[in-house]
Amino acid sequence: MTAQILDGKATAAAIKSDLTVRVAALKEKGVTPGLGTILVGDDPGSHKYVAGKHRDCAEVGIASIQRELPATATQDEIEAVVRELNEDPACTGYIVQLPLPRGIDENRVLELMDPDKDADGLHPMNLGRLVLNEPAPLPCTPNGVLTLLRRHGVEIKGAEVVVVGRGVTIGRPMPLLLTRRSENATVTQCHTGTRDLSAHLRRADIIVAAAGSAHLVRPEDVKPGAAVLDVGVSRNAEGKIVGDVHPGVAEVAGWISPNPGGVGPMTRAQLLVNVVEAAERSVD
Ligand SMILES: Nc1nc(=O)c2c([nH]1)NC[C@@H]1CN(c3ccc(C(=O)N[C@@H](CCC(=O)O)C(=O)O)cc3)C=[N+]21
Repeated sequence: MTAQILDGKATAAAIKSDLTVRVAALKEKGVTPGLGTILVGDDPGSHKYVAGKHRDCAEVGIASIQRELPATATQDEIEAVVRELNEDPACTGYIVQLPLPRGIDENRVLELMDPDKDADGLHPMNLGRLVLNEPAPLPCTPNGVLTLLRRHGVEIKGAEVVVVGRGVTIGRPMPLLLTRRSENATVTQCHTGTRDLSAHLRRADIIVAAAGSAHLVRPEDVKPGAAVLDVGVSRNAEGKIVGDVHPGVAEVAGWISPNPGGVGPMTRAQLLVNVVEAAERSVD
């Protein structure tokens, strides 16, 4: 059996064309959604990701508010820009590109953000709302995983899901989305403290590998026909992106998301969805 591809690029493109229509409808009502980004320092990867996000915005008609600060920026200078975007009516939602330079108190910066402008869906208030089943912008990568599964008809209701990893951006919020009544999945959260990871993986209908550990999930760990989402990234000796899932898994799984080309583009698409939904809430 060769797995069906959970194609993040094509799915993200479909989401962006739907957003283009919604943005045009908002502009008819005099509202132009705007994505703000606060980028501190000169890390080439961060500059590349932020540039990609603003290219995505241009594609669908979302305005860009780009704020860049030098690596020498102080805590106060960064927090001043956060306050400015909180107040800026042209900014519908924004992100502070992580990581921030060493010595900056990241949590203090993030907690200063207006939760209603939190395009990442990772503000403590919004993660709290998720726990309380209250409406809130959803964390982009976990929501991207869900959207990818739904768009390809993978059964989530009642599914045995194993999430590998417990990071703030993916591993920890992923079970919160999957166990909502609208999804009704049963989730096991595995991590570096898990005793027999393979035993958990082998009984999973869906595996979300978000540990950042190269080829952690091997063919022998996967139940034939399972859906496997390769989310975690690490770099090999040559600096090339390597996923958490061994390529041989594609011979056993029923569905697999490529990495790159799977959940990554979905993360970027869900960011745009959060910005457009925030703008739509402002006109309702
Ligand atoms: N506040 C904040 N929010 C973020 O969402 C955030 C962040 N900071 N800091 C950095 C990470 C990284 N990140 C990626 C998103 C998409 C791809 C992506 O689309 N990757 C492509 C490959 C891109 C390539 O080839 O390098 C893919 O998976 O197909 C990668 C990385 C979001 N981040």
